[in-house]
Amino acid sequence: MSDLPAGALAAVLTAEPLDRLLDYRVPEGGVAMGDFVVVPLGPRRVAGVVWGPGQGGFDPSKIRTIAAVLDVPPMRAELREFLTRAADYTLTPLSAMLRLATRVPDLGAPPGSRVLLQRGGGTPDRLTPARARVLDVLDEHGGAGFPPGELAALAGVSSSVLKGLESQGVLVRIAAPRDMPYPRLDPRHGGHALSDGQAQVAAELRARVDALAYSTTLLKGVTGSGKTEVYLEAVAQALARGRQALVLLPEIALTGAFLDRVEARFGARPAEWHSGVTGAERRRLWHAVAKGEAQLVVGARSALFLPFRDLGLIVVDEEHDSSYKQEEGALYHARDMAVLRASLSGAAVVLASATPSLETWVNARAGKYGRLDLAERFGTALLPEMRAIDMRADGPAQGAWLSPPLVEEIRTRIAAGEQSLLFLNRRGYAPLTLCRACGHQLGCHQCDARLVEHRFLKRLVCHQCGESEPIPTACPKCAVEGRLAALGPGVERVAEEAAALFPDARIAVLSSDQTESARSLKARIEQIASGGADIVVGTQIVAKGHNFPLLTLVGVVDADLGLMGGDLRGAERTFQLIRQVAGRAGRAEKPGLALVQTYQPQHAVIGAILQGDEDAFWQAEAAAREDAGAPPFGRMAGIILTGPDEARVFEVGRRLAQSAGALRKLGAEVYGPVAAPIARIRGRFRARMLVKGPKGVLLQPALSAWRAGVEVPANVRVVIDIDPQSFF
Ligand SMILES: Nc1ncnc2c1ncn2[C@@H]1O[C@H](COP(=O)(O)OP(=O)(O)OP(=O)(O)O)[C@@H](O)[C@H]1O
Ligand SMILES: [Zn+2]
Repeated sequence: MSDLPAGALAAVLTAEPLDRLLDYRVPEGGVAMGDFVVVPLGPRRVAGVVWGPGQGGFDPSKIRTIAAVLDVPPMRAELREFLTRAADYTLTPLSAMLRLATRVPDLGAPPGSRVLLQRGGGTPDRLTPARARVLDVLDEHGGAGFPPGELAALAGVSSSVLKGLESQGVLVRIAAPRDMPYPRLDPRHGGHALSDGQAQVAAELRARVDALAYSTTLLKGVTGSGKTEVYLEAVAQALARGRQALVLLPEIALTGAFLDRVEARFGARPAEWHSGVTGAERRRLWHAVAKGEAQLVVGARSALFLPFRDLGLIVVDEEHDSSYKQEEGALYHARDMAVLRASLSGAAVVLASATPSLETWVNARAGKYGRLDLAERFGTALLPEMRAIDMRADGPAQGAWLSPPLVEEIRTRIAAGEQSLLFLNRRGYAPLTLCRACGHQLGCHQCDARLVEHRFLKRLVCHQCGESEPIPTACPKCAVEGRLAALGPGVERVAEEAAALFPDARIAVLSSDQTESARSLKARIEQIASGGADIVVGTQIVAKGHNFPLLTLVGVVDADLGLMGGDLRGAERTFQLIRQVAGRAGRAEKPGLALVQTYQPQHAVIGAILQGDEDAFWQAEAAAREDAGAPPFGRMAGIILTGPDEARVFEVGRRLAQSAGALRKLGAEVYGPVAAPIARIRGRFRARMLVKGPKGVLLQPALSAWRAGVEVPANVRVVIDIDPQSFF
């Protein structure tokens, strides 16, 4: 079917950073809306999508012709509408949205077979660093084959390294069919017998999927209540109706265990989409999703931009998780975009969490979202008992971080062969290195940030830019030797203290250091789950939905950490994090205990965490936000100005502040510019502004007119962050 006949003008959207559509002449055979095409652009040929009839207004003789129409399913109207609305909402150029929707290599290449390199039986005669990197890449992707170019790029080696390995049989060449079909998932395959409570909630969810219409439901269930078990029933219903389903997970390290569960439930593994998946796999998935052959996709937030043919259900698991907000490039929140996408494709959304975001809780209270509750843990497991340890009375000696009552409980667990988890949301060994001679604090050269000691790496690391340096023995300022002191605890230091207290215990540190691959992290988590450690020390990564059956004790090392500072979401985040991490304890037969170390046991948030009166906490938090006109009761946009020249950055900010009349007329308030809490990153100065508007007002058009109306020099960047989650 062609909407535009040969010779007509078509407006084509490309992923080039142009911020407008380009007109092209339609070739022989015509084109349809949404067709993927190749068009000439300057000296290059780029891919694009037919977005509408051409706008004209150019010299007709200069208009070039569409070079080719690709043999892939056209982008459906629903996805085009989604990209347009998402771009408008987040104030992101449409071209950047198209880039999110087409992150696949060889989009238009025909199926057929192609050459891949795979691990062969041979061993290399010499293991050079380059060769080792090639083997690492293969290992990390669990035996997947790679096109030679992609393998060379991922390992950072030349093609001659690959040839060398091939000649020794370490790599072998295979001809692999492109785009193998996915195995069928059978909605009637496995499935546990559900408890009465679970069965009731599952039936409700199935009914919502069956309505074949948009709805959003909060699935609120205490940790270990079987939320996953229950929403898989909703997935089964979508599959039974012949519709596709998407499950978003907040963390790649969680996908392995989840895929196993899907396989047990549906008899086959679903399609997997995240940054750890190879280009060839992404291409296979993209095409299968577009043709409707991939029934279920499990993935990271960017899976929302896949070309589903008939999307019937989106599950956002651990919907409160802050990683759903993309903080670079297109600044979108996957939870909100899931709701938008579902509303356009007539799909049901399930937002699953034990500790929902305040936004979702308020939407459920207002009746905008449905709400279903699972109030009990599955089977005989009980929720852990929670107690505070008052560090003013029962704290440890100077220089130690684990209080005597907590240490005693750990001792009991080790004797009983059970696991303990110590939670501290701080990576590395010590957050601050100070010279005792001159008082100098070691900081990053290019950021306004302290260097964090990482003792395993034997380096000082900047958590802003990732730069690191060896730990010096003398102070870089006063040159006095041997007086540098590590102050404060990170997970490595807590692990060191635990090792000194329990020299025979097996201790594991779990922290999201960028140096570790998702695959090796996943392997370590599995090892811990099967009993490979007595004490686990971890950052917030341990709070995310893991299942450690032997774990019966959780110690929160510093519950006060997130309550300092004026972060809008400090209370909410602390509540979610500590309740989640406590929820790792006692998930099997033995009861769990969570001990919360705090210097302010009377603090309202700590009280709410311990009592577990969640609705009371959300009521109070909602009331406080409402009083402050803060989201979700008011609208907010963060403006981040950055540049190498501090004066210019602030000058742009001041000009924006002066020309904010139209925004103010809408009832919005404009604050700043002020230096950002982290005033410099990678050598760029940072200033922030904040726009706060009343709830009913759509700020975006006014915001984009405002930004367009102020001239910005080339070395200053202005980023608008709608509904900001972070304020650094
Ligand atoms: N009906 C059931 N039959 C058998 N096992 C079940 C059932 N429901 C839950 N379980 C088991 O109980 C454990 C917890 O269930 P699940 O992971 O679904 O809970 P959850 O609410 O998603 O947990 P969390 O929020 O802590 O991630 C799992 O090991 C799961 O297999
Ligand atoms: Zn830095």
